[in-house]
Amino acid sequence: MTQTKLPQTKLTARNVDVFYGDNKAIDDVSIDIGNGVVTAFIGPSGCGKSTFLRSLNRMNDTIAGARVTGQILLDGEDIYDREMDPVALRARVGMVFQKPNPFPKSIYENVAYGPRIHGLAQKKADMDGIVEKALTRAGLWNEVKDRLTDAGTALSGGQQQRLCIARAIAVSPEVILMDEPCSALDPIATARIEELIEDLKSRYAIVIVTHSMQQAARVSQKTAFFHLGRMVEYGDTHQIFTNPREERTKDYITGRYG
Ligand SMILES: Nc1ncnc2c1ncn2[C@@H]1O[C@H](COP(=O)(O)OP(=O)(O)OP(=O)(O)O)[C@@H](O)[C@H]1O
Repeated sequence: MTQTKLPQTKLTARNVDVFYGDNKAIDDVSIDIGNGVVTAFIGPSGCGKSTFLRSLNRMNDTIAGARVTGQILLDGEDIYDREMDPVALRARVGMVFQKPNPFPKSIYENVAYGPRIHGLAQKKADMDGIVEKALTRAGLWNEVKDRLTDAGTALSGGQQQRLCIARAIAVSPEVILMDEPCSALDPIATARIEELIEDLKSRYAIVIVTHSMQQAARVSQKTAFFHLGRMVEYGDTHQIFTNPREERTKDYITGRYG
């Protein structure tokens, strides 16, 4: 019997505030983020998209003075619980940044690094398999299979970003957070990443911060609109772009402010 698979909630945020010192950058955000879908965070510069994204895998822990209150659950588990190891969490909730940031190591080592520190491979052959699979899934294998010992930094910008995606995938994450992953890329490299996001979405929960409303409309199924630290509206991407409920969302998507 075939069953219809409903998108399940992967991440739940409840009443989340994020502060930098005394400055509140995120104000009372609650959202359920689904598995197997792409969720886009959009909104004007400085509205808190990246700050909120970083709270989903505790990257804000690394910023002095940053403080998160409220609750964020990954499959029902509180990620800010004392028992939660942030390093293990960031393998489960991986991140891809605005500027591709490969390690100053070979292509192979960039991908093998995470699996090695997490003890995912016992033998060289196992590691080779993990590296090949991650690079294949990131759409890069054919371009690099004959030059795995070359430096990751020797690749083009778009290839470097796919390498960073392979690096995130290699540790078998459940969620991939992407903070404006195409902003440093040309249109062709951007299109490759967008195709890749489409290919990856069935296996992961993907959250993407983007300045491009066209990109949000192309790649996401759910969209959250942020303004001045608050999440103003959240819904199906099609609805947000064609029939927003809130005046502020409408003003933003029609380009009244940006
Ligand atoms: N490391 C930090 N220390 C102090 N304040 C910060 C820090 N990072 C961000 N902020 C402040 O938090 C607010 C939200 O910034 P954030 O970068 O999350 O917004 P954003 O919507 O992602 O912006 P952009 O689209 O320009 O990247 C801004 O007022 C910003 O100045």
